[in-house]
Amino acid sequence: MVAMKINEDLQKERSKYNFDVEELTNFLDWGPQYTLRRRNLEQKVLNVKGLLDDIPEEYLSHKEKYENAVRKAVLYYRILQKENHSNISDEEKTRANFRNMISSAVFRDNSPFSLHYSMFIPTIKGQATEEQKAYWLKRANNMEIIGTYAQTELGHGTFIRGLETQATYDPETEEFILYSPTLSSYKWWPGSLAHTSNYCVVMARLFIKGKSHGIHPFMVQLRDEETHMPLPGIKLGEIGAKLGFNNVNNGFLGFENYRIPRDRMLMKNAQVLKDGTLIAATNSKLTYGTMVFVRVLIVNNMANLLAKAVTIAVRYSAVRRQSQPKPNEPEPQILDYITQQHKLFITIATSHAFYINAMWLWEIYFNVNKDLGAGKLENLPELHAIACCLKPISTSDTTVLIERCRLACGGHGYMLSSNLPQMYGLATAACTYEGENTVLLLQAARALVKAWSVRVEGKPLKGTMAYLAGTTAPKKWDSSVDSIVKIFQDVAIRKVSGAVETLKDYQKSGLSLEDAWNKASVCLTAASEAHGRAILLSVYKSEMDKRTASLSSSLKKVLLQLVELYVIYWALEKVSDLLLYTSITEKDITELQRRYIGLMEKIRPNAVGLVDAFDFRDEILNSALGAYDGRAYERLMEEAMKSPLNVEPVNETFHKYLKPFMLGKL
Ligand SMILES: CCCCCCCC(=O)SCCNC(=O)CCNC(=O)[C@H](O)C(C)(C)COP(=O)(O)OP(=O)(O)OC[C@H]1O[C@@H](n2cnc3c(N)ncnc32)[C@H](O)[C@@H]1OP(=O)(O)O
Ligand SMILES: Cc1cc2nc3c(=O)[nH]c(=O)nc-3n(C[C@H](O)[C@H](O)[C@H](O)COP(=O)(O)OP(=O)(O)OC[C@H]3O[C@@H](n4cnc5c(N)ncnc54)[C@H](O)[C@@H]3O)c2cc1C
Repeated sequence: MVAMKINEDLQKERSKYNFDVEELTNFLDWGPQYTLRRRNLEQKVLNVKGLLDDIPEEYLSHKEKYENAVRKAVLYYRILQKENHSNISDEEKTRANFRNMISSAVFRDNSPFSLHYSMFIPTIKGQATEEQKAYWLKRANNMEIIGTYAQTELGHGTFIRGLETQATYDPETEEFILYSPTLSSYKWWPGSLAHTSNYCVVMARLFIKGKSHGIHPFMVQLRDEETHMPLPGIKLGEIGAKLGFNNVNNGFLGFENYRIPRDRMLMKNAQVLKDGTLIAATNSKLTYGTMVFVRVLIVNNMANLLAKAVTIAVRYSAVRRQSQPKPNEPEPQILDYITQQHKLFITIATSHAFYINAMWLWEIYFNVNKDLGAGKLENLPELHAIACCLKPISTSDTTVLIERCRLACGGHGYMLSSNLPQMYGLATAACTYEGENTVLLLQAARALVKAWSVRVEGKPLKGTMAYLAGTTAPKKWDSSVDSIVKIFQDVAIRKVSGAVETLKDYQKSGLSLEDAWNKASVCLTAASEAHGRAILLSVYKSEMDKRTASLSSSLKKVLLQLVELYVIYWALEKVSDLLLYTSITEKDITELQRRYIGLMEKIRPNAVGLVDAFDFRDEILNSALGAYDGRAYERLMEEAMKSPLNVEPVNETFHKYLKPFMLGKL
């Protein structure tokens, strides 16, 4: 362990802040009680021996990586499991865990149990009857069983209605027969499936008396509880090495007429009676509930990933010195280059914007879920539409910004010991899983097109769509933050109206709705993105106005600078839209650019403070470049010395290949 001597540049940075870092940490945690709770948990978990790696994961073989990850996961989840038994509500528990990133200390990649918590347990909660819950939830919470969520197949991920796995009801034996009719029907991708889980929720097509009744969830035992051998009729394996997620044990699964009892169908929403009578769900999309839950959580996960990446990049940029713009002066900290600030400060602001939006979205999710419990479905489509915008935007922005943080660290950002490449792997995976981003934007577009027809009928629009009732006339440019936020709504109105017009034009030219939809789909996804950006900006601004009211004036000032930076950054990014739909002039744009630079200058003295306030322990950052003490070079060297190639001064390949080759004998 490197001695705790703080790099001088970082020390200087920490004497410059003009706000209280702890106050910001409490704000981000949603209250000091959650900061305390999170820190206590971190302390408890990270003190457990054997949880952190001596040899970096990257030097292990594929098989060793998995085995090491399971060893650590067992230690880690045993402690978390105790925490989950604590006496707080599910809502409180989720909020308390929003900034819990301890698993990043344990796994640079991800955990082989992640699906158990993120999808298996939530599916039981959302899809099982009370009786089923009493049995399965207890077993899952105690981790007497380990489960996953198997939906995607080799042939279909996006198109759930196209899934081929069959669950045929046999009234004679009161069982379902699971069957994989084709290679493409094999489940493919579920995390933990290959060697970790012994149970699994399988999404399969229900057949009763030869008739298909759509996709339903089934609780399926995969492996013997004693020996862990796959049960007869179950074909299981791992899908192989990936860009990231290599600890996650993603697997494949096929069924050869595998029988399960009737009560293994999760029957909260639809039921199959003993005689084979089907009582259908009030809405077939209730089966998709777990996906909505995870999409909501992803926005928060992206805020956390960004916070981690930018902590590393800002601290490193404060200690790294490069070039000599002024002769006879020392090389500046790279953080003083405006281009570097342009890469990093927007990342800090984006993380804040995503935290705020994630909390707001969580409230909506929680309320809609309560409504669903009372049989009220009317707000579900809006929740689905919001999640279908915010999940894609947050994951794609995070992917871009993490890559930017990595590039901001120059060559050292390319090192796995920086942890930035692995974080990129995690972010880009989220662009695909839980609904591929383009596909989700197209789902949101369906809701927007519908909302537009409500407007055309002169009926009122509700909630996040209410602004779509506004005028389509070109807008007068006004550069106040509130006006720019409003202008993003105006841009969205124009993009939605334009996409609807395009769709109609194609239909009028004789195309079917489906063909017209396909032709208009680039405009449609752009409309959804504009709608999502309008939500992100307006929620960030309005929630910050509300939530900063009780903060000290110094912190409030810093946070509102970040809001302004975020708003102006996006105005400049989308300047072509502003030129199309508002009266903005070249002079206005130049003024915006100057204001943006001015804001970065104001934020610069607080940059290190802003990332310190994310309050990540070094173990959680898990990066040679980003530690609190700023001793990046010492840590890089320390990490390099862990390379297995550094164990011996001469590698055997010299004698085997190099020497004979150089002597001309090979
Ligand atoms: C650490 C974390 C690790 C996480 C690991 C990741 C785990 C996973 O990836 S699990 C697998 C996730 N898979 C997916 O997300 C698949 C994505 N695909 C889908 O969600 C759907 O099939 C989808 C929405 C694209 C299309 O579904 P489909 O049944 O064809 O619906 P479609 O015909 O387009 O729409 C029907 C209606 O249902 C509505 N609808 C669709 N989904 C939902 C939903 N979830 N809730 C409410 N309404 C919905 C639509 O809005 C539409 O309404 P309307 O007709 O009024 O416009
Ligand atoms: C790391 C990772 C973990 C995963 N974990 C799980 C898991 O635990 N459980 C599970 O069940 N699944 C899991 N998945 C699978 C994941 O949910 C699917 O990969 C995802 O839903 C996308 O589906 P797909 O792979 O079929 O892509 P496809 O749908 O084949 O997409 C390929 C391309 O086609 C386009 N496309 C598809 N349909 C349309 C359309 N209608 N209109 C326009 N364009 C379209 C897409 O935009 C994309 O560009 C995981 C995936 C990854 C990468």
